[in-house]
Amino acid sequence: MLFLDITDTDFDRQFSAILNRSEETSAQVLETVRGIITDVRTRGDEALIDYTNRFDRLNLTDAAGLEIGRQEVEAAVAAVPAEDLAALKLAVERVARFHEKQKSQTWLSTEEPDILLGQKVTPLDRVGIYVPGGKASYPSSVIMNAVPARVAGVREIIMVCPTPGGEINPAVLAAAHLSGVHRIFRVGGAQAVAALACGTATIPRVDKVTGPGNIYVATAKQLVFGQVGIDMIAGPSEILVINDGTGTPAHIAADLLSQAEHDELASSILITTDRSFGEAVAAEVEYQLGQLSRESIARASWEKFGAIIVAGSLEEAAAFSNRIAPEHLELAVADPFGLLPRITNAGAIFMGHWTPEAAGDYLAGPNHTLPTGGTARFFSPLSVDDFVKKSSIISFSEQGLKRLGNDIVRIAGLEGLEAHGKSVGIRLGLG
Ligand SMILES: NC(=O)c1ccc[n+]([C@@H]2O[C@H](COP(=O)([O-])OP(=O)(O)OC[C@H]3O[C@@H](n4cnc5c(N)ncnc54)[C@H](O)[C@@H]3O)[C@@H](O)[C@H]2O)c1
Ligand SMILES: N[C@H](CO)Cc1c[nH]c[nH+]1
Ligand SMILES: [Zn+2]
Repeated sequence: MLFLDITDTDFDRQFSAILNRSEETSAQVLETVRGIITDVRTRGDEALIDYTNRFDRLNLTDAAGLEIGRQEVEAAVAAVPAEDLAALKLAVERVARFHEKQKSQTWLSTEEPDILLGQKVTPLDRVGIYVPGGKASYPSSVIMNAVPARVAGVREIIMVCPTPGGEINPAVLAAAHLSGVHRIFRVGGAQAVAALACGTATIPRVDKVTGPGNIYVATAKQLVFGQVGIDMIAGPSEILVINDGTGTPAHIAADLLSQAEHDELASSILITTDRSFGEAVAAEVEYQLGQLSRESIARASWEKFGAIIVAGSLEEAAAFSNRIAPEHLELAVADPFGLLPRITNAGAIFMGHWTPEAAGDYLAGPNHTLPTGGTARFFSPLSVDDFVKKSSIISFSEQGLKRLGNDIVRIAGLEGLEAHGKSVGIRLGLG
C-alpha cells in the first residue's frame, strides 16, 4: 500500500502504478483474448468446450452440456433457503422499482405546423448478460443485469456464467429465475463473450453484451464492440473514499476491503485531509485483513493497488477523485451534499458515514454494473437505456416541405451533393 502526501514531489510517478493498473496487464492479456475470439469464431462450440474444460476444469464432451436446463434451475431454487430467497426477491423488487423510473417513452412533437418529429423507443431483441464466476459468485450481478433488461422489454435474455470445477452457486440460478433470464450457459471468460457476439450452434448470437467481469472479459468486450453492442468496460472493482477526519477508521477500512476482496487487480484508495485518520485506517486495514476468509486476494490487491493519500483540503481531494474517475466514490465526510457539486467523474456516489458501498452492491436499487479504469469520465452506470435503441421519426406534410425545402437544397449545394437537393426540388417543382 502506498501512503503518500498529495504534495510529495514525485506523487504522480509513485501513483502511476495504480493509475495504469489495467494498461500493465492489458498488453499480455490482449494477445490471449484475441486468440480465443478468433478460435470461437472459427470452431464455435468445439472451441467453447475446449476452453471451458481448460479454464473452468470441466469435462464436457458435447455441446448439450453447455446449457443449464430448466430442471437444474428449478432444483437450485428449491435448494436456496427461504430467507436467502426472500433477500434476493427484495433486491429484485428494489432494483426493478429504481429502473422503472429510467424508462423512456416513444414521443412525437407537434409543436411546429406541418412537421412532426419524434423518437421511437424499441427494446433490443436479444441480449447476453455476463455474470462473473471465477473468484466469487455473483447472484447480485444477475439481478443488476437481467432486471433492467426485463424492465426495458427485451424479448430474450441469455446469461453466461463460468462454473469452476462444475460448481454453481444455486443462488445464482435462483436470481436468474427471479429476474426473468430465459436461457443460461455454463461458459465464462473471453470465450463466453465471443460466443455471444458471434453465435455458435448452441449459443445464439445477441445484439448486445452487458455485465462485469475480470480483465479477460473486459478485454473481450472491447474487442467485439462494433460486431455487437456493449454496455461499458466494467472490469476489476475500485473504491475511492474521500474523508475529512470525521467518522470511524474501522468503518472506512472495512469499505476499502469490501472491494479489495473481489480481485487481486481491485483498487482501494482513501484520500483524507487528516493524516492521523489515514494512519488509523492503515492500521485497521492490516488488522481486518487478518480476519478475512478471502485474505489472500484482498491483501494482494491492497498491497499492490491500495493507497492512502493525505490532501490539503476537500477541494483538493475532490479534484484528485475527478482525475481518477472511480467506479465507486464514498463521500465519508460531515457534509457530503456540500461536497457533491464538486464531483464530476464517478460511477456511483455514496453519501455520508452510513452509506457503505456494499449497500449499492446489493439492494439499494441503482445498478452496481459501473464503469471502471477511469472510464466513468464518459460511461454511465448500466441502465434501462442500455437495453433499448432509439429511432428518430420525421414526418413532413407538403406544406412542411415547401417551408423548409429551399434551405435543404441550399445546404445540399454547400456540400456539392446535387442528388440530395434534387430529391427535394423534384417534389417542389424547383428548377
Ligand atoms: N464492475 C462491476 O459491476 C463488477 C461486479 C462484480 C464483479 N466485478 C469484477 O468482476 C471480476 C470477476 O472476476 P472473476 O475472475 O471472479 O470471474 P470472471 O467470470 O470475470 O472470470 C473467470 C473467467 O476468466 C477466464 N480466465 C481466467 N484466467 C484466465 C487465463 N489465464 N487466460 C484466459 N482466460 C482466463 C476463464 O475463462 C474464467 O472462466 C472481478 O474483477 C470483480 O472485481 C465487477
Ligand atoms: N462491487 C462490485 C462492482 O464493482 C459488485 C458486487 C457484486 N457483489 C459484490 N459486489
Ligand atoms: Zn462489491
